Amino acid sequence: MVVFAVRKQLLSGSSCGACTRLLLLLRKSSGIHNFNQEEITEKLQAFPGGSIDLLKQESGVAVLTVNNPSRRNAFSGSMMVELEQKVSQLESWTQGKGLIVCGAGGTFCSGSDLNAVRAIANPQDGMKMCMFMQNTLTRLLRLPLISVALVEGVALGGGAELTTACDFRLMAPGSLIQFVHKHMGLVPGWGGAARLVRIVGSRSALKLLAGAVKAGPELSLQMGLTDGILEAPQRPDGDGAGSALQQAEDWLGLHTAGAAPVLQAVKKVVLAGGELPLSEALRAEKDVFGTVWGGPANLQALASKAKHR
Ligand SMILES: CCCC(=O)SCCNC(=O)CCNC(=O)[C@H](O)C(C)(C)COP(=O)(O)OP(=O)(O)OC[C@H]1O[C@@H](n2cnc3c(N)ncnc32)[C@H](O)[C@@H]1OP(=O)(O)O
Repeated sequence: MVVFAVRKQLLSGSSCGACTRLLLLLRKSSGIHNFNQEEITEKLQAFPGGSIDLLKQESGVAVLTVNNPSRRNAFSGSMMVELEQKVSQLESWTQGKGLIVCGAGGTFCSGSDLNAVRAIANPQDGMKMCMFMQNTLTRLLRLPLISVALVEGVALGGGAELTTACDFRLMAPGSLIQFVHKHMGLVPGWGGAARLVRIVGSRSALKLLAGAVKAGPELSLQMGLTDGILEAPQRPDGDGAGSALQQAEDWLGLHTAGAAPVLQAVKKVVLAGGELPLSEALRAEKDVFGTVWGGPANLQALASKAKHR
């Protein structure tokens, strides 16, 4: 069933006949878990504070900001609900190509809001929150957008897990990613362990989780946890680079130049290759290929007799 759900999500938004037939066949929810979404949403809304802000730009790159600076961008319950809503909006953004996930006030995210955690510390509520966040972050990773987590300051606990729900991670000087779960008597529950293993491999994931290692930019680069280290932002004397967000936009721009349908197709075939058994991945790739073959970007490239020197 999960395989079918993945294909449905990979192909959503496409309009070819084969894809439509496939979508009709595969009506199952695209999340990982089935649970009463309304019930947990109502429960989470009881823990308000902060916001998740989404700015969709003309360039096709959106900026999603975790915004709760007085608590170092900790995730309140209402922010978890808002994140799900913003992911829904991004799923239907046909003009989108890229996404930057960042935190407000110069830091990324300090994980779950510990006040909410204390209030829902019973196993039933914990499981529901865990399934809700796993579904949301799985959908975030599967967006047909090339996504990058811009880590400034700290990404702790659930914040570290959030970074793994992006295709790439960029770190500012002095920042750190730390899976502090062990110190909280926990393991990751938002899907962060499963994704971390796929990013850095089992041995490094074990080191990061079992040691609750403070992974700064250099160590993260060594372990393959980050894809780049940003320069220090410009000082008043004019030395240094642009703001961290500008540097992240420039970096992402290297990967998002081109037509949105083509970029979205690229992300879909890579997701299919990573998530599906080979035979399913090949079928998904064929279906996605069918959405761009003979499309406007393809015809334009043929007409311009493009050379790739
Ligand atoms: C499955 C999910 C698992 C999880 O995410 S469990 C949560 C893991 N996260 C944590 O334990 C973070 C604990 N906080 C810290 O270590 C530090 O506050 C942190 C983030 C390094 C920031 O240190 P500083 O820059 O020195 O700032 P500070 O400690 O004075 O904090 C400023 C205000 O923010 C608050 N805060 C920080 N992280 C929070 C959180 N996760 N939940 C709720 N409130 C949080 C902190 O209590 C303080 O508030 P106040 O100003 O004292 O009212």
